[in-house]
Amino acid sequence: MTHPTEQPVFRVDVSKEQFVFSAAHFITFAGDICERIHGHNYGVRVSVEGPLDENRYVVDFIALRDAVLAETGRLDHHVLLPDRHAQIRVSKDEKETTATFQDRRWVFPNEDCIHLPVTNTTAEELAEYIGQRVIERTFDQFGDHLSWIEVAVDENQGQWGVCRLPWKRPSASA
Ligand SMILES: Nc1nc2c(c(=O)[nH]1)N=C([C@H](O)[C@H](O)COP(=O)(O)OP(=O)(O)OP(=O)(O)O)CN2
Repeated sequence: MTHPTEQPVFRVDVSKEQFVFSAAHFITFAGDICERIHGHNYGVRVSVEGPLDENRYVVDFIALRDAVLAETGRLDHHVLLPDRHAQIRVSKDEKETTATFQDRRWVFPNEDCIHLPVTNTTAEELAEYIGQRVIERTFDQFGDHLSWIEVAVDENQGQWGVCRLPWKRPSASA
C-alpha cells in the first residue's frame, strides 16, 4: 500500500507584479503605542493547494489571478481602518469617517476608507482578510475539494505577514 505522504502534492502560486496596492494605515503595538498614519505599497502572493482536476489543474491560475487582482484593486488608494480594535474607534456619518485613539483624531471622506473586520491592520490580518475574500469570489467556481489557501502580504520589500486558511464554503453572512 502507498503511504499517503508518497502521493504528489499540488499547489498553484500566483505572484504578479500587478499584485500591489498602495494604502494608508496605522496600527497599535506594545499595548498602547499607536503609529502615525503612513502608507505602504503592499505586495501580495497567493497559493492554493489541492488535487488536480480534469484539466490537470489545481485551479486555473488565470481565474485565481483575476480574483486576487479584484481584491488588490479594491484596496488600492484607500485608508484601511480596523473595525475590531479596542482602542482605535471608527465611526462614520453620511460624509466622513472619524477614527480616534486616545486624544488623537483622524477624519477622512467616507469614500477614501475601507473598514476591515480586523483588530489591527497588520500584514497578517490583511492576509487573512484577502484570503477570505478570494475564497468568497472563487468558491463556486473552484469547488469544495481544495485543501487550503495561503495569502502573504508584504508591507515593505520583504516583510511578509502570511495566513493559511482552510478551503471552506464561506458562511452566508461573510
Ligand atoms: N509581524 C508584523 N510586524 C510588524 C507589522 C506587521 O504588520 N506585522 N507592522 C509594522 C508597522 O506597520 C510598521 O509601520 C512597518 O513599517 P516599515 O515601514 O516596514 O517599518 P519602519 O518603521 O522600520 O520603516 P522604514 O521605512 O523601513 O524605516 C511593524 N511590525
